[in-house]
Amino acid sequence: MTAFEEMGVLPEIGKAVEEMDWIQHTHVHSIPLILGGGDVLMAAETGSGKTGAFCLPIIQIVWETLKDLEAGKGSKIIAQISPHWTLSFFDRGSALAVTPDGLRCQSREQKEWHGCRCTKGVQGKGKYYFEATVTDEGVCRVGWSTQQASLDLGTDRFGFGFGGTGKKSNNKQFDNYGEAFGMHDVIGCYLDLDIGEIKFSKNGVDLGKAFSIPQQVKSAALYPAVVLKNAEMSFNFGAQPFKHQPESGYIALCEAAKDNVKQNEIGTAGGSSQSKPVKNAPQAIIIEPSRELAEQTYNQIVKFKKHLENPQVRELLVIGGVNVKEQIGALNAGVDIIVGTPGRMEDLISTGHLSLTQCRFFVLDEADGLLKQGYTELIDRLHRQIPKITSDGHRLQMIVCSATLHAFEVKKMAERLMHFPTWVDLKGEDAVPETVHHVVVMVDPQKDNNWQNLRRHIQTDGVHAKDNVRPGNNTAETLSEAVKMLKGEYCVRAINEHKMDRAIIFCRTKLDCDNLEKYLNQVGGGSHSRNNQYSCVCLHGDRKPAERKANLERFKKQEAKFLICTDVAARGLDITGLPFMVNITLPDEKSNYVHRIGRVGRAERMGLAISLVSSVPEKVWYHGEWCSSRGRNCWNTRLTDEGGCCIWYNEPRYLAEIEDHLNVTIQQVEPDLKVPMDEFDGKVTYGQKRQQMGTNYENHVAQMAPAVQELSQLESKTQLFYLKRHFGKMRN
Ligand SMILES: Nc1ncnc2c1ncn2[C@@H]1O[C@H](COP(=O)(O)OP(=O)(O)OP(=O)(O)O)[C@@H](O)[C@H]1O
Repeated sequence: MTAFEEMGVLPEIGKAVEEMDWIQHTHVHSIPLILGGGDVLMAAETGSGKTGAFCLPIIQIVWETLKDLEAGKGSKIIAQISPHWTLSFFDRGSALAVTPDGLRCQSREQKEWHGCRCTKGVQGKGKYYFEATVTDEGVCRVGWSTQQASLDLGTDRFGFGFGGTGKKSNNKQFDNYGEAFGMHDVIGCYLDLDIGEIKFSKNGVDLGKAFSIPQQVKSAALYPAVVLKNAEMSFNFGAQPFKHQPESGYIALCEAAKDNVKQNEIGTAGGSSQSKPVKNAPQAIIIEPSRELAEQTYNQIVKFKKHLENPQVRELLVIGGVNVKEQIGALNAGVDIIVGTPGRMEDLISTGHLSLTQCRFFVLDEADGLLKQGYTELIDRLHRQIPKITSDGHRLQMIVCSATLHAFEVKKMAERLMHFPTWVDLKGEDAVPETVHHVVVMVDPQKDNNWQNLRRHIQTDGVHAKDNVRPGNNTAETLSEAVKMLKGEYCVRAINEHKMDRAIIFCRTKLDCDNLEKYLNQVGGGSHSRNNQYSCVCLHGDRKPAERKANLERFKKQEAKFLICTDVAARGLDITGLPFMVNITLPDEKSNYVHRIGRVGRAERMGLAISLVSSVPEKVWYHGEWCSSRGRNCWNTRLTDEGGCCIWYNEPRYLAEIEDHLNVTIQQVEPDLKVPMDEFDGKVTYGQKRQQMGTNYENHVAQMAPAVQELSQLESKTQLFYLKRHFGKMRN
């Protein structure tokens, strides 16, 4: 049995994971929690394997559900409750969900009505009563119908409904009746089979006769029935004390004599289920903050489900920049798990191509990032549209994860949307993995005069093009320009010093990325040079999706040594064994520091992260929504509070904030960029697993051996002592 199987993972999935050479990670602790049906907030360091921790149990549950459906089985719960009067799990509309106890139903479909009938009905004679309570805003209609009736109660001859707008309906005829009802109102539903009459009460007040039941309908059994539009109702068929006692002569439905009770045929042998799987309604929705990350998670799912067959789990990637027609085609063919970015996902939902009615997992990967990107409302909106109880009676599960989950907005969202979530959090605060060695170097143009006589330097961002910057005048603008030039030099120096042949380099803006790309290619002898020591590719929002994808691939295949990117690639990107990363500028969003440096030191391999920090203020571009071109050909170098598109960037302040947030002092190194290795015993090879780990472990065993031996001796002494006392007493 694999370690993963011990956590409840199916052998087929365990095998796939084993083939990926996965050893058990700390983070798999979330797996049993998710398999157990809970909501989980998963906070763990970068590179610790969060993707697997949520994908594995989801794939498993989705597959098991498909298998049950294929075998014609509904929820396992059904068998337990079928002897009772409950709402049917089978005789119901596809968007209507029923709780496991069968006493509450909900539909989050906003445009269509979805209905449901009870597992049993009454026929012949007798007077019967049940209660229905409105438990959420929305529109509902409740009453009685025969098995022949449409689930849209009251729209044919066989159904008799009383609606929240104060109308009764039968055979599509809607007439005023009683009064309107809504949230918390209790509707009493009366059926008198002796005289063939249906009536209702509201909060115990009799509303008078509603219908006479035609003879041909009366000969069939009548079942309690309900139809909802984005609403929820709970039911009491008499197993609990009624809120309002029925008038005399009427009995609770559950007390009906056996001879008068008829089992609902739908869902029992010989019956047919109306709750067929809906093709474009997946069971799991996983939202990712970037296309690259969505694709990465999608690829992991493909690997994990490799050995799962009969039925096949169908996954779909839903991201922008890709032909939407293909995605719609795939949706229509049937999907089970969707991974995507928020924008395209919502487009497909709002146009009806993607349905949320069968969704049982709602996953927000890099949740704090999604919220910071402004998707709070979109997330709330999607959550509102997903039924909180699945069609087979399970509660919707929400899984939220990130390496930086300790953010105020995440906690607020969890309170708002999640159901008693469990925090899986080993550190209790945002932290950097031990495998990431991170240092800063101060770039000080007042101490380091090199910028004054550079023959060749990086093209700067042009912020100071109109300023009088020149060596010697020492203005803030000159020093700022000097920092930009020096950072190009320091970047090349870092590469040379550490003989980097693979690294991610983060810049603040797309323009900075483009400039660095040009510069590295120039230093390396040109982008087409075969001996280019600094071959590089760019990944940022202005590059076309196909180019982004191709560039990432080239970097992964080591056809390019350096990946230069903006924060679009800060989160989640998993590049096996990446040894180095460089921050040309610190991120202003402190959580992104953790994510950026977390591109190295993943899956227990060591990594080095170097951040260049300007000691003086640096004037930089800041194009907000006020900038009509959002930066393209914008040369408005006035400050933002003067209506311009520049700010003074204060890196030492950002550094202090990051240190404060992480509760650490980040080691500073000299401008020669040499990183002292003694702390790591000189045995570190960045990109490789730590050599000393094994040795440490062996030492640890050797150190512990005497203590363990002593413990074992004490244990056997205690047992002997106990046995002597126990049997000694017995003999006496
Ligand atoms: N149990 C395991 N054994 C070995 N490797 C693993 C295990 N779990 C995950 N990995 C590997 O670790 C790497 C990091 O995993 P993953 O991308 O899920 O990290 P993460 O926690 O989501 O990080 P981030 O916060 O940066 O997104 C991946 O390459 C993955 O294949």
